[in-house]
Amino acid sequence: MLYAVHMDVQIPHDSDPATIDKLKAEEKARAQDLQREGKWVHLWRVAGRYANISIFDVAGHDELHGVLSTLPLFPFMEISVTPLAKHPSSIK
Ligand SMILES: O=C(O)CC1=CCC(=O)O1
Repeated sequence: MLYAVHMDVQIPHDSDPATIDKLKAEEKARAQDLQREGKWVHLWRVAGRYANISIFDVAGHDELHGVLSTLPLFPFMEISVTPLAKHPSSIK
């Protein structure tokens, strides 16, 4: 199943910079592993914001929740999920 996911990242200003840098590096590695596995099929920056819009291709809601809730930056994210269905006019 395909899902559009909007992630807004909000890191508290008083966070330890070294801890946040480590979490960002771990987030990047996890995101790239999921892209190589074909589960995170698009990852786009929202221009002008510390946010992304992504497309995930996973088995269903439970797998998506498992993936999102174990992202290293999950505690600092506001996430919204939109399940996607085929559009009747799409040629793909
Ligand atoms: O920077 C972001 O939008 C948060 C994030 C998701 C995957 C990644 O590497 O960073």
